[in-house]
Amino acid sequence: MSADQEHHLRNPGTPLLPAMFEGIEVNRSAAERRASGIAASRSVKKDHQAAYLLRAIQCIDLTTLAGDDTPGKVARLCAKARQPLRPDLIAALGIGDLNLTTGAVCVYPTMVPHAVKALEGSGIPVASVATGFPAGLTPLPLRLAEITYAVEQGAREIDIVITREHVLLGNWQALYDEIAAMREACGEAHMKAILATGDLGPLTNVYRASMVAMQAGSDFIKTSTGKEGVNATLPVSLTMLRALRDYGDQTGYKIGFKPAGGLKTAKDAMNWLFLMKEELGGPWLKPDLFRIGASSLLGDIERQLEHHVTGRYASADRHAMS
Ligand SMILES: O=C[C@H](O)COP(=O)(O)O
Repeated sequence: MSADQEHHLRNPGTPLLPAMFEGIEVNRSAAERRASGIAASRSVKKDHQAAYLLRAIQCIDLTTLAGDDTPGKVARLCAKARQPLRPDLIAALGIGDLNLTTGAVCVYPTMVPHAVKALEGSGIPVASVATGFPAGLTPLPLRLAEITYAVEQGAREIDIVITREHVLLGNWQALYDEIAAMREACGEAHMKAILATGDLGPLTNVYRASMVAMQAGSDFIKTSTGKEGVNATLPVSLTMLRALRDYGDQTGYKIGFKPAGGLKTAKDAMNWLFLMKEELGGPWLKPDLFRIGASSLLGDIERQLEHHVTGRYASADRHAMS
């Protein structure tokens, strides 16, 4: 995490403690009600809205995870991470001193050196997916070697994927052991555990997998790869945040949260910021504990900030296409 971010004691994990999750059942309709209440309840004054959107930018893991990624495409993404808004908008918003950047850039392992080079001197960390992303169905030693490779190339954050089978079969020990091994392979790099919640079935499984991931030493828990049929939703996020809160109450450690997949609009960003604020409070509105994984969210945020500044939307042909 970058030097100007607050430092929390890193979660060392615990032994596997099934008593912390085995008795928990999550009621889907209650979670859906609570989540839609959060989405509906927000009424933010205009200036506050701009401040929230700037905060959202600071929490974005600006992502490209596509088969046609190239060093050039990654370099363009990194330029956007360094300067997420047009200079005239920065000036009009009066935030020249803010040094506004995204939270990180997130790429595939072989793109890490290109991202590291393009971000040199910016303080923006490079995150790498690893461990057989997105399905994770690669032998464990190869998955661990992939982490080692990404860290050696300069990734400071590693987004791992779990073996969904372990959750679906309730094999918590196997899940714990694989995540603990991944955390060890990460070393100093912070680890985000992608649960791929769209593959996990009932929300009770989401809660239990979240708890095991934290017990195994994850720094962040993350909803989705962006490649499942269903990615980040508010009820799933709420379930993960309740697990995160319970883990914090019982261990004293603050775990980060990263919704990812399908988040494309400024309204999405606002909904998730509100969810964080209502469930966990101020500390979870900052990039050391909150990231939004997104490949195409920044464009709409920029568009809404332009509207805030000028009172109108620029025509589509003035907006960047990526
Ligand atoms: O981790 C980030 C996700 O892969 C991004 O998904 P997205 O392309 O739907 O924004």
